[in-house]
Amino acid sequence: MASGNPYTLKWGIMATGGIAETFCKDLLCSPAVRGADDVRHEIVAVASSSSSKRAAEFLQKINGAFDAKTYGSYPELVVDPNVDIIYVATPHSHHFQNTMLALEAGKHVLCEKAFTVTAAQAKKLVETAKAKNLFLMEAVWTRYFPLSIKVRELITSGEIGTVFRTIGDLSINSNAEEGNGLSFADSHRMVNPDLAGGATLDLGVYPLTWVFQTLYHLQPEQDKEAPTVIASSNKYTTGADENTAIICSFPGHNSIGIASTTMRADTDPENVVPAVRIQGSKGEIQVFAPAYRPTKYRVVKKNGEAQTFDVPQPADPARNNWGHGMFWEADECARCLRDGKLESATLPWKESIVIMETMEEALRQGGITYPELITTDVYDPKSPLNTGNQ
Ligand SMILES: NC(=O)C1=CN([C@@H]2O[C@H](COP(=O)(O)OP(=O)(O)OC[C@H]3O[C@@H](n4cnc5c(N)ncnc54)[C@H](OP(=O)(O)O)[C@@H]3O)[C@@H](O)[C@H]2O)C=CC1
Ligand SMILES: O=C1OC[C@@H](O)[C@H](O)[C@H]1O
Repeated sequence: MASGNPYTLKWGIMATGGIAETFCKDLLCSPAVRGADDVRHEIVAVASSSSSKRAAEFLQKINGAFDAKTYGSYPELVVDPNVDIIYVATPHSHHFQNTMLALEAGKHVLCEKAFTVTAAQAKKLVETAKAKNLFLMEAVWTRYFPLSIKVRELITSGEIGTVFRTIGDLSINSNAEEGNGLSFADSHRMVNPDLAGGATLDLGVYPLTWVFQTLYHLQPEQDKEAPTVIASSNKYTTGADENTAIICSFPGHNSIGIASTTMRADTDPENVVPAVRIQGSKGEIQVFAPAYRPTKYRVVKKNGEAQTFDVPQPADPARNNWGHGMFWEADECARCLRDGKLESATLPWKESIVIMETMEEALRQGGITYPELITTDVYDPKSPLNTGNQ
């Protein structure tokens, strides 16, 4: 029970793009709106690799934290003594170097998904955090939703019996209006190999999250097994994957996970077909699209009896009824740090690494490759990924 003196976490925001804006708007929501009276968040610094002016403009965009420090570079941010934790909100290509920059400066880190570009990079981040006694978490925000917690509890309780198969999809129809291309410019992070673009790392991590949190995460520690992987991809003209299907087999548990993602179609344009089906011996749990931010699930018993549950994200009336759902992962960071934990039990380091190994194997089988600059696991504070020249 909170002592009435909430634990305060001071955030430094690295990058000022789309997700940084969404995350900060969530941080500015009152924790009371979501029943969190034991933690609170402050945005104390923001850095843009472009300029401190852009960082200042970002504060106007989020309409808050106006007394936060604003920096024109990431290296300045990570040495700010008032910052407890860095939120890394750059493209996947930058996550390894940017997270290392923060860890080496002694800062805790919440790094956006996908964690890294390679499993070796993820392992290096974990080794560094462990050696420096620092908190590190991959920002797979969906895991921290009350909906996801409830689904995991239902499985653990035996509500649908033994789970033998999870099928998940996150697909977003991004076809261009004209021609055969996608709607993204070739330089855009979604399709640019220099920014680790492609469906798997950006979108595929979500169906894989549902495969792992239902077929891997809930197993007793000593029984957890990395899956065998079969995958196939279609390449976009840039060389990034536009369409990927991954089969994860867990032979020790007689279960299979199927994760799919494409930029050529929607999971379901009508949103009536579940994005995720978790199928057990006594029935199934259906989670509705989008797989990254579901607000509805359905429990269907073997005899056909079914119940649907809506779990909307709490909105803060004082913040124009904003409430996206990234506050749950931020609260987890605060509670872990308050309680002296270096990793989250909801997404342990080992699991982030196994998921990266799975995605890396899928990309290998799909013939997808990325440049050395963004796949190296050698930290370089002078990398253009850290100095802002890439
Ligand atoms: N959890 C979720 O729901 C979502 C997560 N994401 C994840 O967040 C990360 C960022 O995505 P998003 O915010 O949409 O991306 P944006 O392109 O909107 O922002 C990325 C920011 O990174 C910085 N950056 C530094 N170097 C580069 C570079 N060479 N090219 C492009 N940007 C650069 C820029 O900020 P600056 O100039 O200020 O340094 C830029 O604004 C990705 O890893 C993505 O997977 C994205 C969307 C949703
Ligand atoms: O994490 C994400 O969720 C929503 C998608 O639109 C976005 O590209 C992806 O990064």
